[in-house]
Amino acid sequence: MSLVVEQISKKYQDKAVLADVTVSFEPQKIYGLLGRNGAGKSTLLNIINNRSFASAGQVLLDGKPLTENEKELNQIYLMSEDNLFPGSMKVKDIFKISAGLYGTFDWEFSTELVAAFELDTNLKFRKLSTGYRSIAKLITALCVPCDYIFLDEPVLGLDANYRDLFYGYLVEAYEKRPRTFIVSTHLIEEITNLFEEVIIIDHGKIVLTDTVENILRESNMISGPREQVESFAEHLNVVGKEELGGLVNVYVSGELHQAIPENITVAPVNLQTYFIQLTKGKKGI
Ligand SMILES: Nc1ncnc2c1ncn2[C@@H]1O[C@H](COP(=O)(O)OP(=O)(O)OP(=O)(O)O)[C@@H](O)[C@H]1O
Repeated sequence: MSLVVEQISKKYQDKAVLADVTVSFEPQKIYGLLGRNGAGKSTLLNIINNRSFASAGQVLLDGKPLTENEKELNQIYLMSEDNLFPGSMKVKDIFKISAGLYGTFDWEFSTELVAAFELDTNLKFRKLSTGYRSIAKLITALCVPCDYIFLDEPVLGLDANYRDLFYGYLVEAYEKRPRTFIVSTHLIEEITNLFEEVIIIDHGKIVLTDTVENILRESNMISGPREQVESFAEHLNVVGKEELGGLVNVYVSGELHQAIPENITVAPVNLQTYFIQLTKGKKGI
């Protein structure tokens, strides 16, 4: 089973928010979908999940357009900021309705999660705090039987303890029944270890898809006096640059191949730093 997003574009009036986005999601992998505010992440996730229409392009599950087949649509689930159920509905009823809609529900796991997060399932959804709304939605997402689970800013409003707890349960859910998770988040540093692959979207375009392992192995910060650093980086793929007086930091990706001169330092960079450098430009579509 594979989920392929093929040349998706989206315009609101004359404003292009997604341009020719092509990306595929393989079975049983955890993906990170990263992008700055307004980059187009939620728009893309809403289109994939048939909650919004693309201006062009299509989404295929096993080669078949998703929009034409309800059975296929049932294989994918989106947890997003939008609340699909009325606020007057009790959390336990949201679980029951989800179970009915998707065929089954992992009741054993949901009971464990409800206890761990101390969620009162007798409360109406609208009576929950921001963090507990996310928790109720997360539990639903981790317990439906779908093979592709999209989590759009899943830890919105969660305190540090509950975020940590959620990351652990996400791994547990994956290990219990491997499936594809696509997590859109701004909290890059604390979740990097969970991602196998990362997709970076910037101003409506995919600017990078790669494994976290490759990104971390091939990203470096080269620091030192401007002239030496610039000459060293001349034939490298420069992703970003910072200047501090006469000193510069140049962020590069790719193998270095050459000996490192004495007055230059080379240090690895983490995913968040790499992301910041890659997306700090202001160019639109
Ligand atoms: N219904 C709409 N009408 C007009 N413009 C919209 C609409 N929905 C989204 N947009 C615009 O599309 C762009 C992408 O928005 P989107 O919500 O997909 O970004 P995002 O990457 O999820 O951002 P964030 O991280 O801030 O949630 C933004 O410029 C937004 O203003």
